[in-house]
This record gives sequence, structure tokens and C-alpha cells, in this order.
Amino acid sequence: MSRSINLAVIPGDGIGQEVVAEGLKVLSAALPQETKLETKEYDFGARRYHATGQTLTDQDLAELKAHDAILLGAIGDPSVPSGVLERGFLLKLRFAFDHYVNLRPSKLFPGVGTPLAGSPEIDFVVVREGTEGPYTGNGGAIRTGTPHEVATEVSLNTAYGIERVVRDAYTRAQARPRKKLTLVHKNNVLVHAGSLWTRIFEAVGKEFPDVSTDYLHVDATMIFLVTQPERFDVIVTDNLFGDIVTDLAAAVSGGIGVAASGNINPSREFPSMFEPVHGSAPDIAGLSKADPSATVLSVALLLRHLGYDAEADRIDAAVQADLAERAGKPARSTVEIGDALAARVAG
Ligand SMILES: NC(=O)c1ccc[n+]([C@@H]2O[C@H](COP(=O)([O-])OP(=O)(O)OC[C@H]3O[C@@H](n4cnc5c(N)ncnc54)[C@H](O)[C@@H]3O)[C@@H](O)[C@H]2O)c1
Ligand SMILES: CC(C)[C@H](C(=O)O)[C@@H](O)C(=O)O
Ligand SMILES: [Mg+2]
Repeated sequence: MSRSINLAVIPGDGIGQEVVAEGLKVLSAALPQETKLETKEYDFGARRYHATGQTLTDQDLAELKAHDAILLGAIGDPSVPSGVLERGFLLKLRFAFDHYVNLRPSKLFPGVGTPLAGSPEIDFVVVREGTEGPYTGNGGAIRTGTPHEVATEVSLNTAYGIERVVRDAYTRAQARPRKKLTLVHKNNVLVHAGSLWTRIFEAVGKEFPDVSTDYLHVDATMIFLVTQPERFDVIVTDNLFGDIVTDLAAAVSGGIGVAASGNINPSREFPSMFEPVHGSAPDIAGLSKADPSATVLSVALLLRHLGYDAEADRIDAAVQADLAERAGKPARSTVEIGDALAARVAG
């Protein structure tokens, strides 16, 4: 474990600014005194784009690379055309730093509300592929603006890219008590990519005989996430399916305000980036209504990644206790929740 953390902080747009401030507060409260935390804040997002036209330059990437990890709030703003920051900043960064494991845990803590009937046991992890699929920008449009316009967005799936994320998912499943891995795809229709994913999933599975496996089409996965979420332990899936699955997973397990994620580069050649699953939420930005818990739980993932397991455990426990206390109480502001979490973590 390192005795210092050199952290790049990217609050970004909308509620990103609000939730990252609380995430940093809790991080400082959790770290042992002897650990030196150095942070450098970057102004990526809409303001910088409007001021300079830049989203993420080679120089930015070189600077970010020198950090141990990155904490991101969210990017995206109604004043910027859709896709400019999402592709030009967020996906560019995930691809440049080879964040091929997009890790998104879902856990329904005791006492936390869910739209589902009863009190289902929800405790699973989605391993979303982070560098391929329909996200690579492999497409184009012709006859734009005419009635005969044609647009493509071709999904890229490489054996190399699938095998490494599938192996990561098996390894995570093997380390969990239930040791179960579900492949989610749509191999009845997307037969080319689906066949490649399925064959690699089966071949790599031979190295993990103690992990039980199953397969679900992504549409049926939507059913089971609502009717039988307890059937899931680890899910591995492609980039787009993983994006969709994890918003629903968040909605059934405490809400989007508590869903954390890590964009991991397992080889550690590049810094990994931790961020809430949610976006910049323009509808509540500036109102101090955003729940910072997703960012705080992302800080716990960050600490675990850097080897600070005890500190990460303390943060997880603080969020769990805070959520359990919420029922029937008036809603608190972003800062109030952050303060309460920092106080709990500090002990
Ligand atoms: N990682 C990211 O930076 C990221 C992720 C998703 C979306 N985005 C971008 O964010 C912008 C808005 O996207 P969107 O509206 O589809 O998704 P969103 O996640 O920002 O918001 C969806 C809904 O969830 C609510 N919500 C989100 N986070 C919350 C929180 N912490 N506490 C309470 N409520 C919360 C919002 O108020 C909104 O009603 C878009 O520009 C999109 O591209 C960025
Ligand atoms: C903003 C967008 C590029 C991003 C994604 O699709 O990965 C977001 O929805 C997420 O889930 O992190
Ligand atoms: Mg998403």
C-alpha cells in the first residue's frame, strides 16, 4: 500500500461539482494521518469546452497519467451538443487509459427502499467491457439531412478484448462466496458478436471449474433484474448492454444516487478512474439535492484499488448506516449527507 495518494480530481459538470466535493471530504476523513493526499483539480467539461473548444488534449492525458487514480464527478451539459463531451472527454479517457473493466457493484443495503416487491437480496457486480462494442465510434452517416440518410454505429468485438474482460469476471466470481457468473448478450440476434462472446466465455470457463455459469439474453435480463435479482452474482457483458443493465441495477438497489463504479485498468499501466454511475443531472444541478453517496462509494472502490481495504470498509459501513437511518426522515442536502458520512468515517 502506498503511503501517499496522488489524485486527479475532475468534478466536471452539473451535480458532478457538488458530489465530488463531498467525496473528497469523506476521503480525507477516511485516510490515516500518515497518508499524504495530494489532489490536483482539472476543469474538464462544459466550461472548458466553451472557453477553449477543448475536451481532452494529449497534454491533458500525459498529466493525468502521472496520478495514482482519478476521481470523476460527471460530464455532460445541455449547452454542449450531445456526444461532444461524452465522446470527446469521457470515452476518450476510458479508451486512452485502457479502462477495459468497468466495474459496477449493486447491493441493496438493509432498510433501503426499492421499487421491487418484498425485500429481495440484491448483491451482484456487473463487469461491463469498457473499450469496445458500439462505443468505439466505428460508424458514420451519408446523405445527412436528406430523407435517404443512412447512419451506422458498428459494434467492435475483438477476441483479445473479450477474453481479457471475461477472465477478469471469472476471477471476480471465483473470489465471491456464490462463485456464479452470468454472460449477458443477445446471441440469438447479434450472432457474430454473440457467438464470439459465447465461445470465449465457455473456453475461459474451463480454467475456472469451480465457477458456475449461465447465459441470459439482455432482454430477459431486464425481466430477472426486476423479478428475481437474487439470481445474479457476477454479470459480464459488453459495453452498451452493461451501460443499460447498470442503470436498471441501480434503480432496483437503492437508486441511481448510490450506484458507484470503477473504470479499471487491471495492468496498472494507466491510472484507473472512479465515478458515480449517474450523470450530471441538469434537472437538479445547483439545488443541493444530489445524493453524494454514489461518489462516496466510488471513493471506497478507489481506496480498495489502491490497497486501503480497511478505509474502504469504513466508508462502505458509513454509507450503509446512513442509508438505514434515512427512512421516514426529511430529505437532506448534498452537503448534509457528505458531512454526516465524513463524521461517521472519522469515527
Ligand atoms: N459518467 C458521466 O459523466 C455520465 C454518466 C451518465 C450521463 N452523463 C451525462 O449527464 C447528462 C445527463 O444525463 P441523464 O439525465 O441521462 O442521466 P443522469 O444520471 O444525469 O440523471 C438521470 C436522473 O437521475 C437523477 N440523478 C442522477 N444522479 C443523482 C444523484 N446523485 N442524486 C439524486 N438524483 C440523481 C437526475 O436528477 C435525473 O432525474 C448527459 O449529458 C449525459 O450524457 C454523464
Ligand atoms: C455518458 C456516457 C458516455 C456514459 C456511458 O455510456 O458509458 C454513461 O452513461 C455511463 O454510464 O458512465
Ligand atoms: Mg450510463
